[in-house]
Amino acid sequence: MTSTSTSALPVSSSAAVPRYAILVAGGSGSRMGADRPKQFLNLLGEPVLLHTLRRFTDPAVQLAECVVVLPAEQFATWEQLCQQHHVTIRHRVVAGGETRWASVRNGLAELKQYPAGLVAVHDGVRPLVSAVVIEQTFAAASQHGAAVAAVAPKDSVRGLAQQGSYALDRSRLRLVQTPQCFELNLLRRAYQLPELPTFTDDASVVEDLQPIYMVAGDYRNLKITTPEDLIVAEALLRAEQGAQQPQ
Ligand SMILES: Nc1ccn([C@@H]2O[C@H](COP(=O)(O)OP(=O)(O)OP(=O)(O)O)[C@@H](O)[C@H]2O)c(=O)n1
Ligand SMILES: C[C@](O)(CO)[C@H](O)COP(=O)(O)O
Repeated sequence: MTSTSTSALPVSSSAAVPRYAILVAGGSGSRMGADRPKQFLNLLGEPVLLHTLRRFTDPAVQLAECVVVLPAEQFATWEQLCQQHHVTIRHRVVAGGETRWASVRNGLAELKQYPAGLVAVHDGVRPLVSAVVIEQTFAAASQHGAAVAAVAPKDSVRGLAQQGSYALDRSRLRLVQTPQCFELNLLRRAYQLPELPTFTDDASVVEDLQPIYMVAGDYRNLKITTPEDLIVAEALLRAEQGAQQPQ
């Protein structure tokens, strides 16, 4: 199913290359253990996914098209939430697949009418992504073909061995976030290859075709995965809203 609501996305003529986004929200949220998928949980009065949609469809991002991937059985839930929250942001809704990889592939198919451009893949459950991170990741993809947001680990990191464990050099490691931005046709080629069990994100799907450039992510750009993430996200959002109030 494809659904679109009324108002047009604000595409600026200054965007030299058209930009698209695929917001993947096709998961079930098993680690959250809630009564519904975590993308629909309430975060300061609005569903997590609505926060994410608002960030990506902000006029500053200059998106030409936004695709939201959902579990097929949740279309009605999302439609009802959009009505309840008076959402008029134009977006397409498509059914996800068994895995994140399959959901992204379905999202990409929804962009088939576009010959070229840049596409961001973003987790629907990263509602705190900033305009700066989105912009810098798109800009780096425009220059390098493939770019992902990432942050340095703050903790010490150990690898697991058959017996015990061993220290890893964390200065050589990065924690990868989304957005992950790509030239549209590069991402298409990568998603024509067979799915591997090692794919955890889009960079791992693309990296055999193109080196992945890393952009400074943001520790606030957390992925809502387990219940404490929601508490942290709420605190971060309150701080953001407080900072926007006039003194
Ligand atoms: N078949 C799937 C699986 C995941 N995702 C999306 O990919 C993002 C990252 O996945 P994750 O945090 O693992 O979400 P879930 O799969 O929902 O959670 P869990 O692994 O705890 O079940 C989420 O926005 C999720 O909705 C998706 O679109 N389709
Ligand atoms: C795509 C991702 O958010 C990058 O950190 C992550 O790989 C998703 O992993 P998950 O196992 O689906 O939560």
